[in-house]
Amino acid sequence: KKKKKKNPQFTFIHLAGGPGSGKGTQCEKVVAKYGFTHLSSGDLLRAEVSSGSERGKQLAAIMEKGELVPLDTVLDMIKEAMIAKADTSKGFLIDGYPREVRQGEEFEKKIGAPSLLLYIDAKAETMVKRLMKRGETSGRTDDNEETIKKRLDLYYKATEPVIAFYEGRGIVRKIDSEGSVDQVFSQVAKAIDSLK
Ligand SMILES: Nc1nc2c(ncn2[C@@H]2O[C@H](COP(=O)(O)OP(=O)(O)OP(=O)(O)O)[C@@H](O)[C@H]2O)c(=O)[nH]1
Ligand SMILES: Nc1ccn([C@@H]2O[C@H](COP(=O)(O)OP(=O)(O)O)[C@@H](O)[C@H]2O)c(=O)n1
Ligand SMILES: [Mg+2]
Repeated sequence: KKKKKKNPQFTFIHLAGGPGSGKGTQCEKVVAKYGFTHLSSGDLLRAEVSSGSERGKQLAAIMEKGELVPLDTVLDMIKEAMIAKADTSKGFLIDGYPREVRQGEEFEKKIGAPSLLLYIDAKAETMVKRLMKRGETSGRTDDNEETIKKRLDLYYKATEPVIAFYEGRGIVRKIDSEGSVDQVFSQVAKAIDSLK
């Protein structure tokens, strides 16, 4: 029996890359040029924390330690945010998810298959430098030296395998994120244009 494709009317683009690699920065530019809807799993979680809910309090503790929030929680939030935008959106930029291979598998089962994974690649040293700088003004409780180190470790352990998983499908485009924001964006735009 042929399996029906889930949500074929939407384009799904994942952005994976280490903490501070510049995913959020690139997403803003993609939204401006292509009109896709940006869903940052980190931003959704931070919004829940700000709401002061009981669930938010549990999330805050996990995020402050640089650990991963349970899969179902994050996926539910992404799904809710998508449903809210489904009438007006053609495509979604999913920033910071999947964080581990199992999250990718669940996304496909419950939402749909991505057409592209943008692998935003920067050196560890670059990411740490950017995050320490961002920490001066971001107010993010996880932009501190100790948590940054944990986030990086977890990225290499859990998230890099996600990239290998999608490489097998031929949908990964590696973006060199060492340059200026505009240099990075020209690579991102090329990858998105190649979809059409
Ligand atoms: N030089 C340079 N700096 C950048 C670039 N992209 C982002 N930055 C800076 O690096 C910091 C982190 O960028 P974000 O876009 O917040 O990174 P992110 O990947 O979303 O990080 P997380 O939210 O921690 O996952 C910001 O302070 C940016 O100003 C880039 O292409 N070049
Ligand atoms: N899919 C996700 C996204 C974020 N998070 C949590 O939220 C924190 C901040 O996520 P983020 O995407 O804004 O930032 P980075 O960790 O990529 O720098 C992470 O360190 C995790 O604790 C998660 O558990 N699962
Ligand atoms: Mg971000």
